[in-house]
Order: sequence, then C-alpha cells, then structure tokens
Amino acid sequence: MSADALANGDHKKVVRRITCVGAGYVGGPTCAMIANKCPHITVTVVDMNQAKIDEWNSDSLPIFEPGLEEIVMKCRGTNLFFSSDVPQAIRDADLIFISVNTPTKMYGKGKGMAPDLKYVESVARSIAEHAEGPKIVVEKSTVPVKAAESILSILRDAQRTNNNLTFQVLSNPEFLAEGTAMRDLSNPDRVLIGGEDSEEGAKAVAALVEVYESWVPRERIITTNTWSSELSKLVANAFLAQRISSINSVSAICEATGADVSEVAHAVGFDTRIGNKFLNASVGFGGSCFQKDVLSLVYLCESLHLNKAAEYWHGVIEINNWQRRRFADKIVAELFNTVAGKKIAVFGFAFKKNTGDTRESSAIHVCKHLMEEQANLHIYDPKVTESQMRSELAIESSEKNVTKLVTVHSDPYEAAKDAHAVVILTEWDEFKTYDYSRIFNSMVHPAALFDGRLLLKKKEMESIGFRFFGIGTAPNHLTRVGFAATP
Ligand SMILES: NC(=O)c1ccc[n+]([C@@H]2O[C@H](COP(=O)([O-])OP(=O)(O)OC[C@H]3O[C@@H](n4cnc5c(N)ncnc54)[C@H](O)[C@@H]3O)[C@@H](O)[C@H]2O)c1
Ligand SMILES: O=c1ccn([C@@H]2O[C@H](COP(=O)(O)OP(=O)(O)O[C@H]3O[C@H](CO)[C@@H](O)[C@H](O)[C@H]3O)[C@@H](O)[C@H]2O)c(=O)[nH]1
Repeated sequence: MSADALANGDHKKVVRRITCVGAGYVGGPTCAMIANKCPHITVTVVDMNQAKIDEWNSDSLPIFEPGLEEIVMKCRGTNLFFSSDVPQAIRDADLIFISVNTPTKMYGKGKGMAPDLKYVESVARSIAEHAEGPKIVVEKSTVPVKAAESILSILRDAQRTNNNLTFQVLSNPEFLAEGTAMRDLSNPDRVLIGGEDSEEGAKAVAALVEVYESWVPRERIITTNTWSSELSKLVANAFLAQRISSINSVSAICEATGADVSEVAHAVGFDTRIGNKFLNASVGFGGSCFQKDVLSLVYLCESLHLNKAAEYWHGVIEINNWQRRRFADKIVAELFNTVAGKKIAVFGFAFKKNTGDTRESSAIHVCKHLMEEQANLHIYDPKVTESQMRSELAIESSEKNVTKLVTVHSDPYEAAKDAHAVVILTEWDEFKTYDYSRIFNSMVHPAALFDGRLLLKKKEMESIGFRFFGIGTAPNHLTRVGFAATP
C-alpha cells in the first residue's frame, strides 16, 4: 500500500499484500480462506518454525481441518505462500496479521493466569526492525485489553528514526472453532474489527473491512474501538466456557437425583432467550483457548482489583476441573474402588471431534488420574498420533509411567479386548457406529462403559450387558417413579 493511499483514505483495494506471522491453527486456515476469497491479494504466511513451513509446503499439512487441504492445494503457489523469511514478508506487506500463540504464562508474575505476550512482542519488534513503509498491523492473536498499546509503542519508536514509517494497529480477533474452522471462516457469525478512534484509525479499519467484504456480508462486520474488540474476544470465550460449566454442574445434580441432563438441556434450551447450542454436558471443555482466555479475564479483573468479578469467572475453571476429576473418580469407584493393573480402553484423546489437537484435552486429565491409580490404559483416537499422546501424558505423569502404563492402538476393538471398561472421552462420530455387542463379548465381565460425551444410548448399552455410566445420567434405581431424592 502506498503511503499516499493510506494518507488519502484511498483504501479501495489498497490491501494487495497480506503477511501473516504465525502459521498455526489460526494463521494457516485464515490465510487460506483470504487467499481463496480474494484472488487480488497475495497472502504470505510466515513462521519461525521451519519444519512447520515445510509441512505447509508439502502434501501433508501440519494441521487437520475438514476442507483446508483442498483450498491450500488450490491457492498455494498462486496467491498463497508459506515461508520462513519473516523480514522479507514484513517488507512486502501492506497489512500484517499477528497470529502467534499467546499461551498462559508459566513463569514469573501472573504465572498460571496471565497470557504470555512474548511472541506477540517479538513480532512487533520484527515489524519495527524490517518495515520500510506504512503498515497496518492487525492483532489476530487473542490478547488482553490494551495489548495494542504495547504493540504501538514499539512500532512508534521505530518511526522516530524513519520518516517513511506509519503504523496503525487494529484488533481483529478470530472466532473460528477447531474442527469447523473452514466453515466458520467462510460463513462467520461476525467479523470484529477494532481500531483507533481517529481519522487514520478509521481508514485502516476501512481497508480491513474491504478485505472481508469480499465474502462476508457488510452487516456481519462489526467495527468498534480497539479495547472493546480485544475485550469482546475474551468475553465471548468466557461466556461459551461458562455455558459448558453451567450444564456440567447440572449434570452432577442429575446424577444424584434421577433427572437426565440431556432432557434438562433440551427443555431449557427451547427457551429462545437461552438457546440450545453449547449445552452438551461433557467430561469438561478442553482446547487451547477456553481455559487460557478465562484465566486471562480473571487476571485482568484481579489486576483491576475487581475481585468479585475475578472470583465469578474463576468458578468456570473450577467447575471444569471438578468435572474432570469427578468423572475419573467415578470410574475408579464403579470398578470396585480399584483400577490398579486393570486394562481400561480409552476412546478419544483429542480435545474435541474432527481435530488432532490435544491441547488441554480433558482426556489428558482423566488419563492422568487413572495412571495415578495404576490403571493400564489402552488408547485409541482416529486422528491423534501415538507420539503426541505419549508426550502430553509424559508432561502430566513421567515418561517411565507412560511407558509402563500406556498402550496406543490403531484399532478400537483391539483397545477394548480384555478390558474391564471402555471410557469415551472425545465426541468422535465414529464411536457411535461401533459394534458394541462385539466389544462387550471381548471384554472382562462385568464390563463397564463410561460415556463422558453422552454419545451412546444407556438402555441399548445395558441391554447388551454393559454396566453403563453416562455423564448426567442417573443410576436406574433413581429414575424409577416414586423415588424421592434425598437432598
Ligand atoms: N486455535 C484456535 O482455534 C484459535 C481460535 C481463535 C483464536 N486463537 C488465538 O490465535 C492465536 C494463535 O493460536 P494458534 O492456535 O494458531 O497457535 P499455534 O501455536 O498453532 O501457532 C502459532 C504459531 O506462531 C509461531 N510463532 C510464534 N512466535 C513467532 C515469531 N516471533 N515469528 C514467527 N512465528 C512465530 C509459532 O511457531 C506457531 O507456529 C492465539 O492467541 C490463540 O489464542 C486460536
Ligand atoms: O456443548 C459443548 C460444546 C463444547 N464442549 C467442549 O468444549 C471444548 C471447546 O469446544 P469448541 O468451542 O467447539 O472448540 P474451540 O476450537 O476450542 O473453539 C473455542 O475457542 C476458540 C479459540 O478462541 C474460539 O475462536 C471459538 O469461537 C470457541 O468456540 C471442547 O473440548 C468441546 O468438546 C462441550 O463440552 N460441550
């Protein structure tokens, strides 16, 4: 983009070259979508991880997302490029997305709560070092409120020594969910763009709006001030996570009373003010975002001395941890209070279906508790690799324990053979299609089935012969009419 174009507000098709720093779950799919929808824009995705860039340039992409491969294969080499030459990509770009990871900080002040912004800062410094002309810099990473101010301070410092440089920093958080990333990107509920409350800020916002307008209806593109945009991302994730913790807390009430959590969710969700989405009780939410972003919100509240608000949001995490633990404890209790030396088949290790991502997966936590009880775990997941499972579990346990207690299978029937129990931890659709009579017949009896995702029908499984335990599903003696639950 020429300096004149930005200064004159001549933003029509001024964004011709986009660079995205960070070729991960967000950077890769988002840029593939932009390249596909905007043939007039050249999109370059860069990463400091050369191996990852090599994978993006190969036939075996580093992440699995339905529909991603087709688009990458179509656009790669035409207007979509993957490179590790960060300085060159910065020099070439009109607009730069910062799409790097912002994990929970594991050291120093804010340890275990605050997001670690060192990667975001290092990108800001690279832009300051290598930019030769005006740039629109866009926070795509999830960051705390006011992060744009820090980025701008670094960039403005570079302006002091180079008059050709002008920078605008926008917030454009990403709302895609893994497993449905391409669908979410091509048909988003909304695109959110926050910018500086100034003429230059408005021009930069308009330039980014124009990029999205190539495929997103204008009324779904929301523009706000920078801080509202940054905060909205954290709040959206906190609300979603809160819904899951709410229904999970209800699942415990159901198990103790004879109510059924699926029926309660169905009845409650019929109220249009409440809505029926995101009310699936589970073994707890996982993924790289919910826990991290709720903790970031809690940390923000604490930093602002809003302790009641901090406590409120922290409850969402506490319920999630409680739910995971409750489920693991239930398995041990129902297997006659000991799982030591028993074979337990685990179906599912990814944090949700249709992804190979295991970050913060509830499966890790449940497996960890079972390993502490010396269970022999036989794990099957359709997408997660053996090395990925082993390295996740080694962080929580020890490599020695993992070697001793964990076997990974490529066939679910083999995983279940001679097992005392099958435990379902991810909502993969294929788990609904298995021949459970065959599985039951191959197991040690009495054979138990623990459904942490409410995928299977209790009555059907019981008629096969399983002792069945589903999240939010009461034992049979509680569901009989005439039973009075004791508070
Ligand atoms: N994963 C999701 O579904 C999702 C959805 C919405 C928002 N987000 C947010 O988007 C951001 C990115 O998440 P992600 O899941 O794509 O992360 P990721 O870990 O998959 O990818 C981040 C990439 O950035 C690279 N990187 C880090 N610092 C760099 C630097 N200085 N120069 C070049 N490359 C660098 C890393 O090597 C890595 O490949 C996070 O803030 C996250 O909270 C994630
Ligand atoms: O009713 C539900 C819905 C989800 N989950 C679990 O919640 C976790 C997160 O699921 P989901 O939100 O679908 O996936 P993510 O990829 O983590 O996406 C969330 O986090 C992203 C990163 O910030 C946001 O962009 C998305 O909008 C937001 O949905 C997974 O473990 C799911 O199994 C439930 O237990 N019950």
